[in-house]
Parts: sequence; structure tokens; C-alpha cells
Amino acid sequence: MPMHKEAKIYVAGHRGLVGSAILRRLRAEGYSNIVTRTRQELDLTDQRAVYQFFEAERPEYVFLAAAKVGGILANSTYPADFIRENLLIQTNVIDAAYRYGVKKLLFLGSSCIYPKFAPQPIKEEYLLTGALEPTNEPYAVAKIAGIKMCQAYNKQYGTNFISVMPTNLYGPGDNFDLETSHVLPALIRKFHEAKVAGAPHVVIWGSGTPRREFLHVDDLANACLFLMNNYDSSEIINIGVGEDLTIAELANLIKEIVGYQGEIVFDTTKPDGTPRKLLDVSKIFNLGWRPRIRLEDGIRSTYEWFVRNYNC
Ligand SMILES: NC(=O)C1=CN([C@@H]2O[C@H](COP(=O)(O)OP(=O)(O)OC[C@H]3O[C@@H](n4cnc5c(N)ncnc54)[C@H](OP(=O)(O)O)[C@@H]3O)[C@@H](O)[C@H]2O)C=CC1
Ligand SMILES: C[C@H]1O[C@H](OP(=O)(O)OP(=O)(O)OC[C@H]2O[C@@H](n3cnc4c(=O)[nH]c(N)nc43)[C@H](O)[C@@H]2O)[C@@H](O)[C@@H](O)C1=O
Repeated sequence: MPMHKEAKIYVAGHRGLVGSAILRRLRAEGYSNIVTRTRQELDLTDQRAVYQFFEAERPEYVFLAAAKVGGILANSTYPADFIRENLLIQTNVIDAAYRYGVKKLLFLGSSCIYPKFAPQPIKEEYLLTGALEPTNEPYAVAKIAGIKMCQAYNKQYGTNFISVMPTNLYGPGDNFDLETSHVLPALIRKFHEAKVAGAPHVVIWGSGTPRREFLHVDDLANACLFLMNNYDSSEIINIGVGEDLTIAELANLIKEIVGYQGEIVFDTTKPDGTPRKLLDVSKIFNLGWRPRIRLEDGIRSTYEWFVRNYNC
């Protein structure tokens, strides 16, 4: 059953890339009873605080978009933080959702849960059929635990917790820190700063040959609301666009959009990560959902957002 417009909805992680987009979308669609807490107000790794919050607020629906998130370097530098914080946050929120009678919860997984060498495009059924990519294995193991926890609670307690697997995301509100960000915001920043400084070249990590798929976060938010209102299965479901490109192609596209004239240099001492990560999106497409924002348009608007918000 779809959420009614006055339903009490908790968006966990509402200041992040995904949570802020879900909040925008909920407000745009007229949902008026939305609960949020900053990390300062509610640390989701603190079980007691999470139970107290659910007991006091009694949300009917939960979008679980709070997590420890980062790009390839952050994941490989802080594996302990990635597994610990994600296990704690998701365990606390999923368990509290069960204990305090949440009608439906949407858990955000990630495409990195699939085997490193999964056949392409990646179908949902490939989960746990092979070894994971080492640069983000602890994060992926935490996400897989979250999926299994939702499924186990549905089976044992009859809850309605769904798990969605988005591909790589980007958009307004992304993390542009060069040490911890994902590739797309990192390249926007690198090309912009090189243009402003008149630098002769921009360094791209790895060989440029890995392929990635990119989904604008406003499309992702749209998909999350669509699934919250139309999907009631324990089976995981992919969210993507169904097309990918190489990191070198992405770099050239961003270079052109930013208007940078210099060279691109590849630093092959940095990891490539998974060689290819293209999701099979036939399941969500068959339900009637489609992304709307073309990659080039999405990068252009995200670049404009970056320039406005980073004061450069
Ligand atoms: N970005 C991507 O490319 C992809 C993301 N996803 C998934 O989407 C979800 C959201 O990711 P994204 O929006 O990119 O991440 P962000 O880092 O942008 O946002 C994460 C949010 O979680 C909050 N948070 C983190 N730790 C805690 C804590 N201990 N207590 C309370 N709040 C906390 C952060 O709060 P604060 O702002 O205070 O730090 C922030 O609002 C994650 O589950 C991620 O795995 C899936 C696929 C791709
Ligand atoms: C969403 C997903 O995101 C991560 O996996 P990833 O897709 O490998 O992440 P990424 O965006 O950081 O890199 C993609 C590719 O791009 C190359 N690359 C080039 N130059 C830069 C660069 O400047 N920064 C970054 N970060 N990467 C660069 C980089 O070497 C790699 O080949 C995991 O957190 C994983 O857990 C997860 O869920």
C-alpha cells in the first residue's frame, strides 16, 4: 500500500547525498510529516539512543540512507570504520524498526555487494556467487549483512523491509573531498581547479579502463519513493540506468563540460577496483520505473552546483 501524505516518515541520513535527495522528493510529492535528526542529535551507532528515538517518534516508514560512505581510497584506507559503523547503524535502525512497529523500511545497499568478476550486466541473483572486490570488501560485507537482516526479519517477524541496490551515484550535495570522494565529484573538482589555476595536466587514478555506471541522485530518490510505494518483496532490486562508460571516457566528458584545455595523466599506482560494474535493471524497468536525467545533463548541473556551493 502506498504511503499516505500525512504518514510519519523518518529519513535517516537526511543531510547526505541520498538522504537530502529523498527529502527533496518527499516534500515535492506533498509528504508533510517527515522526521529527521542530524548525527549530532542522534548517533545511529548508539543503540540505546536509537531505541529511545523510535520509542518517542514512532515513525511509520523509514528510509535508511545513513551510512559510512566513500570512494575507493577511503574504503581501502579505513576498512575497520567502514565495516564497524555500517554494521552498527543498520543493525540498530533495522532492529528498532521491527521493535517499534515500522510499517515499511527501505535499506540502501550498493552495487559493490556483487562479486568482483560477476557476469555483466549484473542480475540480482548473482549476489554471493563469487569473491568480492578487495578494496571495498568490509563495506560490502556490512551491506550484505544488512540485506540478510532485512530478509531474516521479514521471514521471522513478518516485517516489510526492502533492500535496493543503487549503482554509483552523483549529484548536488555530493562529497567533493579529493581523499574520500567517489570518482565523479573528484573529477569535477580536479578539472575545475586545474582550469582556474591554469595547470598543464590533471591526474586520474588507475588505468582509466574500469567501466562504471552513473545514476543521478534525483533519479535514485524518485526510484526509492516508487519502490517504497510499489514494491513489497524481500528480494533485492537493482537501481541504475543500464549503460556504462570507462573512467577515461568519463574524464573526457567532465573535462569538456568544465572547459579544461590541458592533458589527462593516469596514475597507475592507484587502484582500479572492480573492472566493470553495470547493473541489470530489467527488474525495476519491468515495474515501470525509468531514470530521466542524461549523464551529460546531470554532470552539467552538478558542476554548476559545485561552483555555486564551493565558492570558486
Ligand atoms: N554515493 C554513492 O555513490 C552510493 C551510495 N549508496 C548508498 O546510499 C546510502 C547513502 O549514501 P550517501 O548519501 O552517498 O552518503 P553520504 O556520506 O552523503 O551521507 C551519509 C549520511 O549518513 C549520516 N551518518 C553517517 N554516520 C552516522 C551516524 N553514526 N549517525 C547518524 N548519521 C550518520 C551522515 O551524517 P552527517 O552528514 O552528519 O555526516 C550523512 O547524512 C548509503 O547506504 C550508501 O551505501 C549506494 C550506492 C552508491
Ligand atoms: C559506489 C561505490 O564506490 C566505490 O567503488 P568504486 O566504484 O571503485 O569507486 P570510486 O568512485 O572511488 O572509483 C571508481 C573508479 O574511478 C577511478 N578514479 C580515477 N580518478 C579518481 C579520483 O580522483 N577519485 C576517485 N575516488 N576515483 C578515481 C578509481 O581508481 C576507480 O577505478 C566503493 O566505495 C564502493 O564501496 C561503492 O559502493
